[in-house]
Amino acid sequence: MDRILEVSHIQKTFTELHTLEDISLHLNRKEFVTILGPSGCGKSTLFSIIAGILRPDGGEVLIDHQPYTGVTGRVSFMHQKDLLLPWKSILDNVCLPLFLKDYSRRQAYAKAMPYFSLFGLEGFEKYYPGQLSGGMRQRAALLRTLLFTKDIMLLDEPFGGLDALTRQKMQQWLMGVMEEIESSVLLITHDVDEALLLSDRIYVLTNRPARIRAEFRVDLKRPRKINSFTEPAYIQLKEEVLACLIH
Ligand SMILES: Nc1ncnc2c1ncn2[C@@H]1O[C@H](COP(=O)(O)OP(=O)(O)OP(=O)(O)O)[C@@H](O)[C@H]1O
Repeated sequence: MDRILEVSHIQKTFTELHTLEDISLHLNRKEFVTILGPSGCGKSTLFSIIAGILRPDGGEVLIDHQPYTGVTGRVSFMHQKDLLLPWKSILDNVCLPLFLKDYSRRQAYAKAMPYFSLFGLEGFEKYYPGQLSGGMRQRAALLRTLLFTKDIMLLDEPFGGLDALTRQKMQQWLMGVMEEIESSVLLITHDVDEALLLSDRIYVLTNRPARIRAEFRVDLKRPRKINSFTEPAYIQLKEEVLACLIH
C-alpha cells in the first residue's frame, strides 16, 4: 500500500502541558482513517501539526515520502465549526481557497460548480450561510475543504455540532461522496458508530499525554448502511473499540 501521509514519533508540550507523547501513524492513498480518543488528549493538536500550522517538539511529518514538518498548504483541514463567511454567498465561500490560489472568479466557479449537485447544494449557490440548514453549511464547508486540496483531507469532528438525525444523514451522504472523489481522509470523531461506518482503519489514542493505544482494521463490507449497526461483526468490533477507549 502506498503511504501518502506518515506521522513519525510526534511529541508536543505546551509550556507545562505534555500533550502528545509519541504519535506514529499513517494514511494510505484513498484510505479513510479515523482517530478516536478521550476529550482533550491532543487530537486537534495532532491535526494542526500535520497541517503544518504548529511545529512539534520532536518527530516528523512525511507526505508522499517527503519531509513536510511545519509546512502549510499541502493538506486541507476542516474544523467542527463551519467557519463560513456570513457576508459571502455559498459559491464565493466554497471558492475562497481557489481565490487564494489566484484563480479568476470565472475559473473558480467553473471548478466548483460541478460539485454542487454531489454536495446537495445545487440551486443554493447565491444563498448566504445564514439561509442554509446546519447540514448544508457543513456540506459547503466540506466542499470548500475539498477545493483547497482533495488528495489529503483532515476532518476534525465535521458533524460534531449537528443533531443526531442530520448527523446520520451526513454520514451516509459522506460515504457516497468518498466513492466519487478519491481522497485520502483522516477524521477525528468521538462517535464510535461514525468511525465504524466510514473507516478502513481506526486509531485509538490514550489520555493525555497521548500515545496510540490501538489500531483496528474495519473489514466490514461496503456499502455500509446505518442498519449495519445490528450485524454481529459490527457489534463485536464496536465492543472491542469501546473497551479500548474506556480502558
Ligand atoms: N496553543 C495552545 N496552547 C496551550 N495549550 C493548548 C494549545 N492548544 C491546545 N492546548 C491544550 O492541549 C490539550 C489538547 O488539546 P486538543 O484540542 O488538541 O485536544 P482534543 O483531543 O482535540 O480535544 P477535544 O476532543 O475536546 O476536541 C488541551 O488541554 C488544550 O487545552
